Amino acid sequence: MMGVALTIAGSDSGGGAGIQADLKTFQELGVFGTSALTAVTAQNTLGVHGVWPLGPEAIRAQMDAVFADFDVAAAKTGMLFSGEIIGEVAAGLAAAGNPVLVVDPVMIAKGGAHLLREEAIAAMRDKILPVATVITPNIPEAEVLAGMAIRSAQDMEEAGRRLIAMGAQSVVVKGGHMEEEKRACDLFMDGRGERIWLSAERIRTKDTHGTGCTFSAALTAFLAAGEPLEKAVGGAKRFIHAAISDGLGLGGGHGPTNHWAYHRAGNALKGEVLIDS
Ligand SMILES: Nc1ncnc2c1ncn2[C@@H]1O[C@H](COP(=O)(O)OP(=O)(O)OP(=O)(O)O)[C@@H](O)[C@H]1O
Ligand SMILES: Cc1ncc(CO)c(N)n1
Repeated sequence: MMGVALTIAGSDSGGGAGIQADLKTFQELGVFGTSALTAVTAQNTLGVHGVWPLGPEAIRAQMDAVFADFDVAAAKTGMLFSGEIIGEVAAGLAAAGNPVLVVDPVMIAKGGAHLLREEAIAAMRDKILPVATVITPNIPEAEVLAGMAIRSAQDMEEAGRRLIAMGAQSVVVKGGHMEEEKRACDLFMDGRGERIWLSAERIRTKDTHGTGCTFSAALTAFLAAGEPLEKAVGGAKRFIHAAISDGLGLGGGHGPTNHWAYHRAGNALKGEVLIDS
């Protein structure tokens, strides 16, 4: 049967991040995409112009409607904005029996806009992290959640260990923000001691809007299609690497990535993306 994936995230009017990136990625990877919108943003490649969160009731009703009618094989969370929304999303997930869950702990957009309120960080730690099958923080997010500075591969490992100790089943610490490194390296870790480094050439481009959303959506899609987690993280890295490599040149700021590129790149990706355990 067709795999069904659910994204619980914000809308990006610019189409490169948020719900839009998630649904495009689900579609590309052959799973059926459903959504529960948490907030509307007025946004383009230059920045976030406004944020309007939805009421918790509206968010919960979307989740309940999807879970009542579809067999959701994997879900993901993106922009959750407030502690109140996080509480409702956690309750909606629990009511659905806590499905396989990818948590992208979105905090700050590329231009600096806050997509998660300060007051919501504790709720993210206490209510969402413990139900995550895998959490995918970037470096600044991992620093906030793990409560430490990250400047090296060893720091990434220590942050990963702390997030697992806090209740996440597994973690991908994404190294996109380690800009002085020649390669873009992400670390996957789980509670049983598995470690996989995902590494690819760092592309010189400003078109990196929505890379985190797209990576976590690809991971969710591979899981919804039935891939084991260790393979799904490699697939997600190949998907995002293709999407960044084959830029679209849209917009005047940080442009979106190319969600079609993965299928065009085909086998070439096997050599470009190194997966080391
Ligand atoms: N310039 C780049 N070249 C190659 N890969 C990159 C580059 N920038 C980011 N990546 C990869 O993209 C994925 C997303 O990582 P990143 O750390 O950028 O996420 P993010 O900060 O959450 O993204 P965003 O907030 O824009 O959605 C990771 O696999 C990372 O290694
Ligand atoms: C709606 C939304 N979610 C997530 C991000 C993070 O990239 C963004 N810029 N906008």
